[in-house]
Amino acid sequence: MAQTTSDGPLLQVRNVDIEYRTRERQVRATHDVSFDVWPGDRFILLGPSGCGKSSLLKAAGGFLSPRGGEMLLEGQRICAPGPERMMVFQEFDQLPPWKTVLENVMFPLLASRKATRAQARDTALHFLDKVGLADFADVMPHMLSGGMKQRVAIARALAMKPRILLMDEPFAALDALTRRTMQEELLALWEEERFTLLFVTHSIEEALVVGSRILVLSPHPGRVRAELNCHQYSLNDFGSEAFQHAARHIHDLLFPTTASDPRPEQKQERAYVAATLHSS
Ligand SMILES: Nc1ncnc2c1ncn2[C@@H]1O[C@H](COP(=O)(O)OP(=O)(O)OP(=O)(O)O)[C@@H](O)[C@H]1O
Repeated sequence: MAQTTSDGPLLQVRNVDIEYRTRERQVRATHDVSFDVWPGDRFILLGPSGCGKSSLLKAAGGFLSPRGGEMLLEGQRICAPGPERMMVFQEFDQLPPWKTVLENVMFPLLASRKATRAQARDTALHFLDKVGLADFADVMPHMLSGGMKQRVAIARALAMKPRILLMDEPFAALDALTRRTMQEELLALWEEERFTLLFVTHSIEEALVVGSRILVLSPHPGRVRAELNCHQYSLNDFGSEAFQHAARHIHDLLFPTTASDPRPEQKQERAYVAATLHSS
């Protein structure tokens, strides 16, 4: 998998403000967000709906420009999308339906001229094998389940050997069992390939299992509440005392309860976070 050339952070996010402006209104999605992603990190952006997680990911992908602050990949300012930053989305329709599974995985390799047709085919088959879909290479996407489509999207992204893999709630639309399996598979792939991952979720449990580090964001507009290490937890730790304790700690970070916190809007905020956070 891709190696970095420097000893510093791979991705540096510095004081990032993201705003959306329409004719009618201006929405501030994030405020003064800073964090570093190091090579091999499984870095999680965690927070309630609307706190700007997807916006941060899109900015890292180069799909939107921060209003303030900057994002640097290996010291270079991110200002456009690039093949070294591959994205996997939540939606199952991210695969062009007129291409076979194999053609879907080959496509970015060919479009970016990273590989000849023969090389692209070999690489695509290699990564389809890694995600357990070697037998489905010639199948059209509409014949796959949601989980299988997400596996193809992951294979397609990893085949590009990106500097960083950007995942926006990739398992949120899957049923609970498939979601668990996909988390397991992603971790197994990471063990083999050691890619760098920036992963968005609003599930505390998913953050603890998938991540090695978690950035906890406040509700809208997203600000950094905390950054935590969580590399010690795996899928086997679900239900353990330490896991529950960590989950509770994050929960409390997301909506702190203090005696001097009686304002109605803060109560509303807590109810909102509670409603959105565990809806996965
Ligand atoms: N294209 C857009 N135009 C205007 N406002 C937007 C746009 N995209 C996002 N927003 C607003 O920016 C804020 C952050 O949105 P974003 O999708 O980044 O949050 P999120 O934390 O990823 O939410 P979710 O978990 O629901 O996907 C929200 O208030 C949202 O309404």
